[in-house]
Amino acid sequence: MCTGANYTTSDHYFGRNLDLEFSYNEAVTVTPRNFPFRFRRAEPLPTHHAIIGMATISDGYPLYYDATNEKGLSMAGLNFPGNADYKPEASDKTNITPFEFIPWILGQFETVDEVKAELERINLVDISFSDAFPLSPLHWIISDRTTSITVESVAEGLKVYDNPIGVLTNNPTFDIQAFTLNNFMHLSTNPPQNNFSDALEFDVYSRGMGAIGLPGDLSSASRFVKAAFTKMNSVSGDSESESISQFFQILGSVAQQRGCVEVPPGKFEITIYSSCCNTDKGIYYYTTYENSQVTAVDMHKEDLDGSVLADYPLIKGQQIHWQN
Ligand SMILES: C[C@H](CCC(=O)NCCS(=O)(=O)O)[C@H]1CC[C@H]2[C@@H]3CC[C@@H]4C[C@H](O)CC[C@]4(C)[C@H]3C[C@H](O)[C@]12C
Repeated sequence: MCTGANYTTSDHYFGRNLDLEFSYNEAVTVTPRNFPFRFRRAEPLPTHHAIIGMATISDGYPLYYDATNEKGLSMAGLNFPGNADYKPEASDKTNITPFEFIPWILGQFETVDEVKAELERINLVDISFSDAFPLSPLHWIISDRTTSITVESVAEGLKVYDNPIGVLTNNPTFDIQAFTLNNFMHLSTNPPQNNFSDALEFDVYSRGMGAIGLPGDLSSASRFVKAAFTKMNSVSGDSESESISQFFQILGSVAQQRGCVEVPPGKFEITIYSSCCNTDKGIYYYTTYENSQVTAVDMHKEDLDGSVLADYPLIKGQQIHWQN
C-alpha cells in the first residue's frame, strides 16, 4: 500500500510513502530536457520539461513511481489492484501506456487545469513495458501548487476526480474514499463536548480525545482517513526545515512498521521510502525504512539541458550523527 500527499507553506511539497515487501532498485532520477522520450503509440518528445522523482531505470527508460517537473507539477502512481483496467488501443485517442503516463504528463504540462483538458484525449492502453515489468494496476494523484486530481482507469473508462483533500492511498475507488470521510466529520483536534447525554457526566481525562475514532490500522481506507485528518489539520512554520519535517510527520502517521502487515508467506510490507519534493525548488528529499536522515537531490544542480539521465541510488542504513 502507499500514501501520497501534498502540503503547502510558503512553498509547495508533494510526496509519498512507498509501501511494499520488496524493492525494484529505485533511484532518485533526474530526466533532463533533451532526454529523448519515446512512446509506444504516441509521438516522441525530443525536448520537454525536466523531471525529478523516484524511478527504476530499465533499458535506459525511467519508470517513474512519483515525480515533479521543473514547473512544479507533480504526479504519483499508487497501487489500485482489482480496479485498474487498461484499454485496447483506441484510434480516436492519444494512447499512452501506464508506465509512460508520468513522463507524458510531466514532460508537457504546468498546471492541473491543462492536464484535465489533455485527459479528455487520453486512453491508458494495455501495453506492458517488458516481461520483467508487466502492467501494474495503478491510479494517480496529479497536483500543482493549488489543485489536485485523482485519475483512475476503470472498467467504465477514465475517471478524473477533483481531490480537494490532496491525499491518495489505494483501494477502493476515490469516490468511495472521499465519501467515507463523511463518517468522520465529528472528529476534532479540540477536546470533545458531551453530546451523548445530559444525564451523564463525562471526564475529558486525556488530550487528543476529540479524535477518538480516527482509524489507526494500516488498511488503505483507514490510511486515507488518517492521512487526511493529519494533513488537513497540519500546522507548521514556513521554513524549509519546518515544512519538510511536517511533511514527513504527515507521511509518518500512515507509515508501515515491519511485522504489522504480513504478505504471506512470511513477508511483511514496510514503508520502503518516504519522499517529499519541494515542487517550487525542484529538491527531492527522502528517507528510507532504515535511514531516518533526510537525503536531498536538487534537480537544478544537474545539467537540465543535457540528454542523459542522472540517478542517485538510495542511501539505506542509518546515518548516525554521534555527539561524543
Ligand atoms: C508496487 C508499487 C505500489 C506500492 C503498493 O501500493 N504496494 C502494495 C502492494 S499490495 O497492493 O498491498 O499487494 C508501484 C508504485 C509505482 C509502480 C511502478 C511504476 C513504474 C513501472 C510501471 C510498469 O508498468 C511496471 C513496473 C513499474 C516499475 C511499477 C512497479 C510497481 O507496480 C510500483 C513500484
